[in-house]
Amino acid sequence: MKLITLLKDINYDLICGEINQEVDSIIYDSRVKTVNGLFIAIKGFTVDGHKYIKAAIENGAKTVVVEDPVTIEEEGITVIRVNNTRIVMANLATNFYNHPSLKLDLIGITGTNGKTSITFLLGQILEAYKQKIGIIGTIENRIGTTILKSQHTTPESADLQKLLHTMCEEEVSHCLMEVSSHAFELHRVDGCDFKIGIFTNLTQDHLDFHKTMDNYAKAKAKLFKLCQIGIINHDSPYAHIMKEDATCKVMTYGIDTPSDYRASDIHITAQGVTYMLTTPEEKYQVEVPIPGKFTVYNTLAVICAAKQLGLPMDHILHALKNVKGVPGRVQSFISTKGYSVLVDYAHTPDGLENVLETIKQFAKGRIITVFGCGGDRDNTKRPIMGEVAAMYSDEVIITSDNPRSEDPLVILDQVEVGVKRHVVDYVKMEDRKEAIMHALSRANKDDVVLIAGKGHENYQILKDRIIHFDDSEIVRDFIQGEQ
Ligand SMILES: CC(=O)N[C@H]1[C@@H](OP(=O)(O)OP(=O)(O)OC[C@H]2O[C@@H](n3ccc(=O)[nH]c3=O)[C@H](O)[C@@H]2O)O[C@H](CO)[C@@H](O)[C@@H]1O[C@H](C)C(=O)N[C@@H](C)C(=O)N[C@H](CCC(=O)O)C(=O)O
Ligand SMILES: Nc1ncnc2c1ncn2[C@@H]1O[C@H](COP(=O)(O)OP(=O)(O)OP(=O)(O)O)[C@@H](O)[C@H]1O
Ligand SMILES: N[C@H](CCC[C@H](N)C(=O)O)C(=O)O
Ligand SMILES: [Mg+2]
Repeated sequence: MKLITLLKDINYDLICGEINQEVDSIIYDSRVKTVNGLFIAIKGFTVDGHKYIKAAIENGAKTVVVEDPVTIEEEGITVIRVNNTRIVMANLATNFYNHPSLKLDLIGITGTNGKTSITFLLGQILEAYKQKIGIIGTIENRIGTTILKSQHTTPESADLQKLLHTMCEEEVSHCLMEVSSHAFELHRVDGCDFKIGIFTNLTQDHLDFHKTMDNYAKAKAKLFKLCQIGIINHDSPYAHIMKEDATCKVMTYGIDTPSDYRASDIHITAQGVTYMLTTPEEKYQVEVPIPGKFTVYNTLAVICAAKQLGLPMDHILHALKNVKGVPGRVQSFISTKGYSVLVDYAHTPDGLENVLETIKQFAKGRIITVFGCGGDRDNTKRPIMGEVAAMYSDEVIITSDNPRSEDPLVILDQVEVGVKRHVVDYVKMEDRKEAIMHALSRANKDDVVLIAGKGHENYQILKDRIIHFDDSEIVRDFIQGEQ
């Protein structure tokens, strides 16, 4: 595509070079090789992309988009200057791939917890209705049955537009995308037209990045300026912020607050949930084979979205009755000794409290919780999670999550501060495998062992390396060894 076509509707200064330059790819990382690439220099949190312009040119870039003045020695390079390269990257990528989000139904899900769960649940309902779906999220990116590795929950705009474009080429009808608060703040989804936007909830996380809950909420509220129909959890204390500047049609769901889609007569067992759904049209009985009060919230949002997408209610309810659980979300294992194990991705105070509250409702024996907190993430959530674990458990094993660049023992100590606020048996074991095995070896008949924080993850991020690590695998091996 010609550079001049790409720059349509974008404010820029041409610093030097040819505006009719051919562009064959849009990149933001100098290490990617191209032939006629357009390299965008982004000022990051760790390094400044402007430092890598020379490397990008050596790797084939012919056009460079910058924010700062730069000196380019190489011949034949076009330099474009703009105010904000992150915003312009999204605009250029949307132009380059010809607005792919307009060619399929894009459903964006935002909120602290429940995004991945909703993409999987809605995906299964659409697939049962013979639709070809795409998923963009934490566990994986998926086009029909083809699974692609996911680096982030929401990809950078250049990667996102490319992925949406491929989905259009592959005739995907609906793309279900998790939209993180980082994505809104860092302009990853600028240029996306969402048919539906869903807000799940907002509780403490990512304060290292957003600083205040108000900023965090406002980041997520941007979704309701980018979508046609907004589906909002009315029970959330942040619902009003989502609705405040919404430019879309707003629909609501909830349990405690009057809403368009409201659940009552809720029954929760170890096997799943049932409830009565009241919609503006009618009442329905809903049955879902996944436990937890959050399953009620997630399925209210899913039913409302599926209905707005034109699916018949009898299909939606039938499909929900037969849904498979989401990998690493309340994933259950039963030992022949009579205790059960849940592997779950709860990694926020609210997520942990929800899953423990659910366990409390059906556990006949003791509750043993193994968990830790990720490094290089909001450290104020650590003692709060410690307190929640201690409050609901009979025994707590504090261990490592993904320590990343931090000292794992320091993280364990920060969690311990909260655990100590309640009288509970606890130990600290840095090695997560040892911690899991310790917990399982202490479990007796009717006990429930919760292993929280890493869910589907099959790796552990240490200071200097990433190792293979899979909570479920360790549990499966241990239980088999007992037979
Ligand atoms: C805070 C954040 O999101 N940071 C992301 C951001 O980093 P950054 O902008 O600071 O980039 P940087 O590393 O300083 O580099 C600046 C620029 O120089 C470029 N560069 C760098 C080196 C080089 O040799 N050549 C080169 O061109 C980089 O490609 C980049 O364009 O852009 C990078 C490139 O895409 C990301 O890898 C990085 O994610 C970091 C690793 C991260 O951990 N992000 C997490 C917090 C995140 O985004 N999480 C949310 C999910 C949260 C949730 O689900 O709850 C997500 O959506 O995944
Ligand atoms: N609606 C919900 N409300 C509160 N907790 C939930 C909800 N749905 C799921 N959870 C809990 O939170 C954990 C994470 O769920 P899920 O992976 O769906 O969230 P997410 O929003 O995708 O998280 P991430 O920010 O990491 O992408 C689950 O393992 C479960 O314990
Ligand atoms: N999307 C979340 C996932 C956290 C998962 C947990 N295992 C960790 O590594 O902290 C984040 O990036 O903060
Ligand atoms: Mg997710």
